[in-house]
Amino acid sequence: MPAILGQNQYGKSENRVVRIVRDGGIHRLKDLSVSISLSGDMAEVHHSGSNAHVLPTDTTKNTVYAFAKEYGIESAEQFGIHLARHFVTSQQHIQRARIRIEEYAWERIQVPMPGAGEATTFTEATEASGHSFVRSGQETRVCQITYDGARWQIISGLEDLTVMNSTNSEFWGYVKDRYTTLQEAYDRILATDVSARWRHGWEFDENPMPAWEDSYAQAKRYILQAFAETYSYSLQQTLYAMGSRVLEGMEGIDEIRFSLPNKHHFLVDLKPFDLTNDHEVYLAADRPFGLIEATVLRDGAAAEIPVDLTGG
Ligand SMILES: O=c1[nH]c(=O)c2[nH]c(=O)[nH]c2[nH]1
Repeated sequence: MPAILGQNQYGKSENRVVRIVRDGGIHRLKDLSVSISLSGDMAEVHHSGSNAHVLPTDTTKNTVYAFAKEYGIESAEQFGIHLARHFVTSQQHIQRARIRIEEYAWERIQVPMPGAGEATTFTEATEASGHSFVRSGQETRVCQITYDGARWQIISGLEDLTVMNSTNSEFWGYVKDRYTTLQEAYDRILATDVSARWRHGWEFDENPMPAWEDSYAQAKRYILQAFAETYSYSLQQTLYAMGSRVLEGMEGIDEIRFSLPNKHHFLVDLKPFDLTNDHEVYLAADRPFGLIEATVLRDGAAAEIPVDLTGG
């Protein structure tokens, strides 16, 4: 029986590009890792080794750096859109491009004002350096742009946004079988590293280009607010509250998926030391961890974000 070539894609992964915009002494920077996956009419290279349809992965890497210069990087989404459109429209044999981007955040270092003399106290006036930065960011921002020449799929998201509620979390009333030992909790710590992806559902139109930076900041704000404001009886309930808050507040988003590790915090038994522990001392366990995952959808929307957030 002859073998048949299945799904295939190729490209250059994790192209690290830093783009500086120099406005006199004030610099702005974007720091991205860009991964490119192309697919299309690629049977021949697999069957015979003919590279006639293959744009080298090395060229896709070069394109990232050339586009950073030519177009700049206003936002990860916009940069990904430029790249995806370029590969699909300029290459006859490439029918689909998927661009995944991770963005690393930097903030300006605060320095003493020039001429203000030696800074002697922390309250002394400071200003931000125009060209000195410290890596920042509570999370890693991500996006994925897919284009097949007709349809755009634009997914934004974040990884590792670590949050904790030190109260307002309970977990009780669950199924108990002969293996259950978990004690019901009426006041526990709820902590997780939020990974989320949200899909922009509108027909993409570049004129005007959506305000990607504002959209990201708003989605993150809703996620954090819902986490803080939900009195939680389970991490599942908190997940749904976070997702529905984003969908209610942002009409351009049709679907959001979360992957939430339950970062367990166990009250330590201090009785052997003749000490009480009134929800004061916890052991933060790193594994095993519960893993709570779900998609929240606008009514009528299709579920397109892969179950495994990094898959698809
Ligand atoms: O929020 C929780 N959801 C669960 O499904 C679960 N299971 C468990 O052991 N602890 C928790 N906590």
